[in-house]
Amino acid sequence: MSDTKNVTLPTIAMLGAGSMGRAILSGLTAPGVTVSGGIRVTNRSKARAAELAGIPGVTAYATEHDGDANRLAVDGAELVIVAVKPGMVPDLLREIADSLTPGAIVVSVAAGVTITTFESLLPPSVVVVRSMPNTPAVVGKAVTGISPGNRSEPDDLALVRALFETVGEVVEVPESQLDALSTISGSGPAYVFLLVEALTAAAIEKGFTPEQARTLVNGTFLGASELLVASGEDPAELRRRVTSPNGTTERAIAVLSEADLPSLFTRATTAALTRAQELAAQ
Ligand SMILES: NC(=O)C1=CN([C@@H]2O[C@H](COP(=O)(O)OP(=O)(O)OC[C@H]3O[C@@H](n4cnc5c(N)ncnc54)[C@H](O)[C@@H]3O)[C@@H](O)[C@H]2O)C=CC1
Ligand SMILES: O=C(O)[C@@H]1CCC=N1
Repeated sequence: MSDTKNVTLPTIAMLGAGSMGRAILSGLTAPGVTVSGGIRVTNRSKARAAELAGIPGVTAYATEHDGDANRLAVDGAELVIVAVKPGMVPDLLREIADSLTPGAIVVSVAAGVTITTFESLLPPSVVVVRSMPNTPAVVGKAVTGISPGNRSEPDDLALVRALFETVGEVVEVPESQLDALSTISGSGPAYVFLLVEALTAAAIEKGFTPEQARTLVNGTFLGASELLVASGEDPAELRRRVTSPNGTTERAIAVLSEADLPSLFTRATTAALTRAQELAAQ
């Protein structure tokens, strides 16, 4: 959890403050986390920059207001987090390349964009690390994959691990596995929310008010997740304990099994992987 950490990080520049950038920012501004040289954040709009500038320890710049915003933010920063859309990454890297501090670590969160692309557009004096976080970072429950670049040393990777541990758990994988990891944990919260939406709709169809449906469904997802993690048991065994022989759950599971969920998730994650490969080729 973010609020149990006592960690000190060097000066950080966060380029892009959308869903993911702000989720990471919530960990960096949590109690127990000290960012010694402060956090510089850039995004496109002035309105959001004004909002971000209200967070203690954050200096915010809007690119629509100041064409030098990204260059100013990275100047002197030791950790530079690239959190813009994948298609914007090459132009952004060309823009900041000459302003980066030698020895800085550039941390990508962009889906699909390879370490080779980063390293080819940046000076050899900077280090690249690729990552794939997820939005539960907002509540300190992210799972983040990190992969070393060709020039990163163990200390660099340890610093990036500490950065992402401010928002949850970290798993190190070779870059060859990072797109696959993204199809599971990067996109995964969306799969869970889709299931929540569907079960909520079913609850409302059964006559519950939207508020009752939210309590029933959100509570069930939270309770089941906590039971899964706290017990350490196999989910199939936990499912079996809900499914009384010849009972009600058995009928529901029989219907859900008609959809062949394992094959559906294999197809879904393969589609996400194909998209990551398309983004890498752009
Ligand atoms: N949303 C998610 O769950 C996850 C997203 N990612 C990655 O994070 C990155 C950002 O995604 P989201 O936050 O979802 O997108 P988003 O569209 O919410 O945010 C993009 C941000 O970039 C800013 N921006 C655009 N051009 C800029 C520029 N030239 N300089 C500085 N800032 C600029 C925008 O103002 C906005 O704040 C993507 O590369 C995505 O692949 C990775 C893991 C999970
Ligand atoms: O959908 C996307 O492309 C990003 C990467 C993983 C989650 N969101």
